[in-house]
Amino acid sequence: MTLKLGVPSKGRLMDKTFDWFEKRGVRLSRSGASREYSGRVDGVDGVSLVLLSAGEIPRELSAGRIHLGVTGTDLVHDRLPLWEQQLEEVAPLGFGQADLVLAVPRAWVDVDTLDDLDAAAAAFRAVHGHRLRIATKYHRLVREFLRRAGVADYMLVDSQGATEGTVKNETAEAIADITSTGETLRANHLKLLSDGVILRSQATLWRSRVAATSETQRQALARMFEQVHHSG
Ligand SMILES: Nc1ncnc2c1ncn2[C@@H]1O[C@H](COP(=O)(O)OP(=O)(O)OP(=O)(O)O)[C@@H](O)[C@H]1O
Ligand SMILES: O=P(O)(O)OC[C@H]1O[C@H](OP(=O)(O)OP(=O)(O)O)[C@H](O)[C@@H]1O
Repeated sequence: MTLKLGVPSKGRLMDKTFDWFEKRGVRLSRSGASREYSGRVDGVDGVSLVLLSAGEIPRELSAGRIHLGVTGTDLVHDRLPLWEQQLEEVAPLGFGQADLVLAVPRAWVDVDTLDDLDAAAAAFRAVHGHRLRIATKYHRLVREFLRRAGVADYMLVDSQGATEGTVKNETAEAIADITSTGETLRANHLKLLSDGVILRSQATLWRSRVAATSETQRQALARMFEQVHHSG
């Protein structure tokens, strides 16, 4: 059995991950057509490539179905409450930098901090009869952050994409999502709260602490670590 390396199957994260390994003498490639989710690994023996959704990589690592995986810190911290017990951080990869932030409509001139949001949330409930809605796909991290900040009068609305659009579409009053350049927030008339950074994330190489590892796989892992730590 080979050692399994899980890598995002599309987009910037896939391209940059391929580049990162290539610089270290490990060549990852898709086999077959661009829509086929299988691939190959050259430059280190005994390793196979598994192409997966970035959002599923934390679960695959924690279930031990892959030994190594590349995905953002944000997705690991959100999906795996006890991530430190299940995963080891091997190396931050220096790309995919983005901040998970809490943002509100720019028109809310009185709301710039979490305390302001807390006050606005209470007022909102009194006026509208329901709690202020925050759209996000990062449920665990947002709940935890707001609990620590003492904000309680809100409800989460699940949004798996185009989250910044939910305010304009009137399905939420605020959002918590990833921002990099800030372009998407600006284009959607949203502003970041001054103390609203929930997590700073970047693409990271993780090792599963729970995946069963045979002697052959252990040797492949040692070769892989040798390669990524000593070249590039
Ligand atoms: N604008 C951005 N700049 C840099 N990194 C980003 C940006 N947007 C998202 N990321 C990071 O990329 C990773 C994957 O993001 P996301 O969950 O949006 O994946 P996706 O492309 O929707 O893939 P999938 O739907 O297959 O899971 C996350 O760790 C996230 O922090
Ligand atoms: O601050 P910015 O540089 O504008 O980047 C932020 C945007 O990038 C990501 O979306 P992506 O393009 O990955 O699409 P998605 O909404 O489908 O996740 C993220 O969800 C934000 O919407």
